[in-house]
Amino acid sequence: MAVYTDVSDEELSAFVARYDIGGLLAAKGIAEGVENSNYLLHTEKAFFILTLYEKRVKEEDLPFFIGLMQHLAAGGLNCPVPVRNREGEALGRLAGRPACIVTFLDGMGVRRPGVGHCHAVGEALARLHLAGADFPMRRVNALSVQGWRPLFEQAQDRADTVTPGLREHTANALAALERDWPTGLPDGVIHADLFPDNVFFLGQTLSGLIDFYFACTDALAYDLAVCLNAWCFEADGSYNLTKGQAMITGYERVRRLEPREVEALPILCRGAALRFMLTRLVDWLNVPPGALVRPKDPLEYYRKLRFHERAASAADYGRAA
Ligand SMILES: Nc1ncnc2c1ncn2[C@@H]1O[C@H](COP(=O)(O)OP(=O)(O)OP(=O)(O)O)[C@@H](O)[C@H]1O
Ligand SMILES: N[C@@H](CCO)C(=O)O
Repeated sequence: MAVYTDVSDEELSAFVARYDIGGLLAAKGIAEGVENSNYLLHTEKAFFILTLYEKRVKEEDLPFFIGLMQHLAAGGLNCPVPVRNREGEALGRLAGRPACIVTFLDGMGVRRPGVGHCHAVGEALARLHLAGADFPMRRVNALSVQGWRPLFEQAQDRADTVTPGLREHTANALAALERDWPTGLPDGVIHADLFPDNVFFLGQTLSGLIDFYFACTDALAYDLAVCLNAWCFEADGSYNLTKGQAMITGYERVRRLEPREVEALPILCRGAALRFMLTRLVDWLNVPPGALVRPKDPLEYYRKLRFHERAASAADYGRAA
């Protein structure tokens, strides 16, 4: 479960007292998530989420993430809003870790996304891209093509213990992506991890987006490729063309893809699959003894990668010509 840093009730109350959000009535650790420690706070005024940033989030990136949530929320996107304390600061320190209180969003991630959910996610992703267009800060995507080889090098020696042939297949896929990765596509703020656990719904209505801690500046269509990977495959590994079509149509209702983005879609999907396969593989091979967090399956993304390797054009993802 994702509460790595334990905070005493006294420390929590003292921290909350620095904000104008009412006194703390109750707090509990949240089991979901793997990156940071999250607490649900119930104060006299409302519910809030307190996040303590753990090792994988670099402290120097926090002003980007916090500024971005503030910017997107001001632009009308339903995302957590960092709350400022009485000194006007949104970023504080608690139990030795950087910490931030954000507003609580109603809704929940869906376990089995349907076609309607995919359409709504496509629309919301494009709205995020438009709302982020005038965000002045930039952050390099450390997990784009230049970041994949270092991950592969950490995993290659033991890759075949996960499944035979994984090392060679991945080496070839990586070399091809490094050679052919598109440059010069329209770029801007991307979420980069808009998986079903990071999109809240109330019924069929999308109620908010969370977890901006991979957000960065990169090709906008790459973000769509991440979402096609994360939302449009079935449990049996098959790609659901109807869901893909719904997602792309939803996106294009808000932001039309340029022809060069449409053309790049298959390679962007391939890259996105490799990115999640590699981070999962490194985690899978390095589970700390006694860990309570179950690593995610890298082979799910290996199978997706192989689907993308057979795709010839955006039509294979449901984009009408
Ligand atoms: N603003 C919010 N409003 C309501 N619930 C939230 C909010 N932020 C986080 N949560 C809850 O906390 C859980 C964990 O949050 P999050 O996904 O950001 O964790 P993480 O460990 O940073 O990320 P990851 O998904 O990468 O493991 C979510 O699944 C959700 O239940
Ligand atoms: N969404 C990532 C986990 C990091 O948030 C994955 O499924 O591999």
